[in-house]
Amino acid sequence: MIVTLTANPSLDRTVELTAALAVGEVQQAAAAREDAGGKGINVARVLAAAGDDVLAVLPLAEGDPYAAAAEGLVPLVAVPVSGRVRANLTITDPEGTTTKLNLPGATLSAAEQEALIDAVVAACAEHHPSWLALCGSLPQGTSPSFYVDVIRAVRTRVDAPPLIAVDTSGDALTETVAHGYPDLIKPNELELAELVGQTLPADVPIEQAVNVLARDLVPHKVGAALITLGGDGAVLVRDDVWHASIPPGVQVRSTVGAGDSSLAGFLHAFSRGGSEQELLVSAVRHGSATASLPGTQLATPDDLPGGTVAVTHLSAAHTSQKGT
Ligand SMILES: Nc1ncnc2c1ncn2[C@@H]1O[C@H](COP(=O)(O)OP(=O)(O)OP(=O)(O)O)[C@@H](O)[C@H]1O
Ligand SMILES: O=P(O)(O)OC[C@@]1(O)O[C@H](CO)[C@@H](O)[C@@H]1O
Repeated sequence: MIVTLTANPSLDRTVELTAALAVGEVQQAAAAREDAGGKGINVARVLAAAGDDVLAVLPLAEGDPYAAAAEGLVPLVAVPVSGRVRANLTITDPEGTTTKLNLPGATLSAAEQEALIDAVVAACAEHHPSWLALCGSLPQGTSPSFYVDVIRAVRTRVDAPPLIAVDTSGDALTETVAHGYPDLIKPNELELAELVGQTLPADVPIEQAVNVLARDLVPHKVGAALITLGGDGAVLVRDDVWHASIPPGVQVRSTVGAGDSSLAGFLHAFSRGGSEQELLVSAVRHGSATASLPGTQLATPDDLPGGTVAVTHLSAAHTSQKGT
């Protein structure tokens, strides 16, 4: 079992254009779709499609249209709140360019935040998941240390607490890494650079650049880092550091949910006892599969690309730069 928390879910509206977005112009759209989104829901959906047991916790007001969109997707624990789920807008074009407009989302009161934490603790105490994934931005009204509060509550109130993965950004990621010691983080290269407060070295390949930036994080502040690099694949920094390229022939349609699918791919392979290389390859194959699908349509096993994923060993993570 894997439990996810989506603190700030979103009804994802996607508009598909037949030409590149022309800012300030009127354009005809080819198609539109609506998906019940939010990072933790997406992670749970990919895992469920891959055959894993999942439970997705989220705040949800009575009568919110999101409930109908999410019905039957994955088992949910909906914590009653007063604010409505936001709608995020995605615009895609035939070149595979994805433009995304994300709203701040509902405001959660202190009591609603407590109820959300209690629901996560209860889900972990009842189902003994191997992983808890805390996913996405935080709703308005929460402190940037909200995920730290969730982690502390789970680690102190649950017997044999799960491993904890965190996929967020900005201050929420900074706080979580400073005070929460997550077992796994999943930043992209820009989120990683912001987290460590450095720019990416420009004179080396991107996988080497993120390897350099991640060295001070693993294992001192986080157990492992899965750093996704869009079309450049992903890097896993754990006992060793590995880079995996994307498989050949992937036609990008919408990258929304690609990073969530990467995290799900990692967790799926982990729950089957995969090696570090297998965790990373599974992450990249699931991410690339979702990138090839429209809107927030998420990878199922049938969508996984068939081509070989090239994996390169970059270094041993724990030797880091000590003494240099
Ligand atoms: N252009 C692309 N071509 C092929 N695969 C891609 C492309 N972009 C993303 N992917 C796949 O999706 C994974 C995650 O992508 P990315 O690094 O963009 O995640 P992200 O920034 O967390 O995105 P999001 O939060 O929108 O899901 C990549 O590691 C890769 O497997
Ligand atoms: O504002 P957040 O929580 O960072 O991101 C929200 C979101 O962009 O994440 C998912 C894709 O990863 C989408 O379903 C959703 O719209």
